Amino acid sequence: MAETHEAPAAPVELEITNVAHGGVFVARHEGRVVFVSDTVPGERVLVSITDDSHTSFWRAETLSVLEPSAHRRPHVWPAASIERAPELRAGGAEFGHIALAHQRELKRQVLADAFSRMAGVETDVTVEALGDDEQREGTGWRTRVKLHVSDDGELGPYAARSHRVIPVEELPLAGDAVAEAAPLGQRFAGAESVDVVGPADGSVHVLVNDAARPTSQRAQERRPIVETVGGRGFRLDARGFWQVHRLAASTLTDAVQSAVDESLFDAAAANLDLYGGVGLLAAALGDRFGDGVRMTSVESDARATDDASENLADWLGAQAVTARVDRYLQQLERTATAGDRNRLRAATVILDPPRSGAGKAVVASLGRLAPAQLVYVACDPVALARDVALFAPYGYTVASLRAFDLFPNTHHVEAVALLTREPAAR
Ligand SMILES: C[S@@+](CC[C@H](N)C(=O)[O-])C[C@H]1O[C@@H](n2cnc3c(N)ncnc32)[C@H](O)[C@@H]1O
Repeated sequence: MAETHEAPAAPVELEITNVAHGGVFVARHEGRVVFVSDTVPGERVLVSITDDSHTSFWRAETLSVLEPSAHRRPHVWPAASIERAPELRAGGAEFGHIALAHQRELKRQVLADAFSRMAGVETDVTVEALGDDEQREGTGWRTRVKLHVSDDGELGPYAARSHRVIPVEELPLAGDAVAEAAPLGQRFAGAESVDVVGPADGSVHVLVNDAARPTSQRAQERRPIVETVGGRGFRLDARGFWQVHRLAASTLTDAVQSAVDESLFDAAAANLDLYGGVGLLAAALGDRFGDGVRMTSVESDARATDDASENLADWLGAQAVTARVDRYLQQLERTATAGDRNRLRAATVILDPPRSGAGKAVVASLGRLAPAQLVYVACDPVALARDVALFAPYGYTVASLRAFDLFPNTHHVEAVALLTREPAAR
């Protein structure tokens, strides 16, 4: 282990060897791991150590590039560029200085490495680009942007890994309507944040979140909007969850529909859409297998469940339940009759948890209920790999895995995995 000593105050030269999870890159200084932002593997950079509070690693910011990678390009967002002092760089586009194809390669490496290290699964997955993102250099895809307000009322994104507001002149990752409506340059004294939402129905909503009003009160205000996927409308609240990339909802709908193993699908089983939001992925199942499909969408946000009930009204066998997934499954385990248990064993379960993943308790409940197949939609590859490892003792293995570049110019990547039970465990 590296000796514990304080970081040098002067800039240090480092060789970047690898990409790490979380949008940073790996170097070593006198044997200690240093996580460095705004660089590319293969580069030699001059950095400033910004955090030496951990014994096993430090954090650093790139000050200048001494030997650039062939994959480096001018940042798509000047406000986030290395030309600016590190504390003035806008956050939210931490891969924007890297050629898009190489961003996808780095995301593939993070995913493959997490699967190998955490789940013992080797994968040849590739990260698929969406629509015309390549031609647009990964800009213009955000249908939603949250901007923050500083103490003196200035509006902007946070700087990377900080709550410092950075006023900016443009939002290149935002779609045209969102970028035009964003009230950049205006002051919002007394506000906490501003959401700019541009749904597929063509409307644009600028929602000012008052710092004095608690989030719970804001949650009472409804601002209904409509998103459309393949001609089907989904009602939701403007502040509620919806996939961010303009093509994400249709991409995930297709991916879930094609991931499901038809030979394991039973329309009459107790199929589940866990972390269901307003019912997008339950609808994907309904559209593929018909309106007789029985399924329950489980979601903790009551407003979203109300909308899901409405959005899933076409499917006679569909219902939406407001509950925390861990509690819902524990309750199922306690109360299920023998017939319910058989219908759960025959079920197809979609899971689309938040970034932290499903976690131990949810995986354990599902493992004991033993559904026929699980389609796991993940926005964090490391949480997915951890959960794949947790499913293994219950006999589940990865039958297919795809990954999508749903967040170009950021480090985020979305994955869709099909988990099925080994024949011996069925
Ligand atoms: C990644 S989103 C997926 C939503 C939906 N599947 C979609 O694609 O639109 C995760 C959803 O899980 C909900 N959620 C977060 N934690 C939850 C929990 N413990 N139990 C139930 N729902 C939860 C959030 O409110 C959010 O709607």
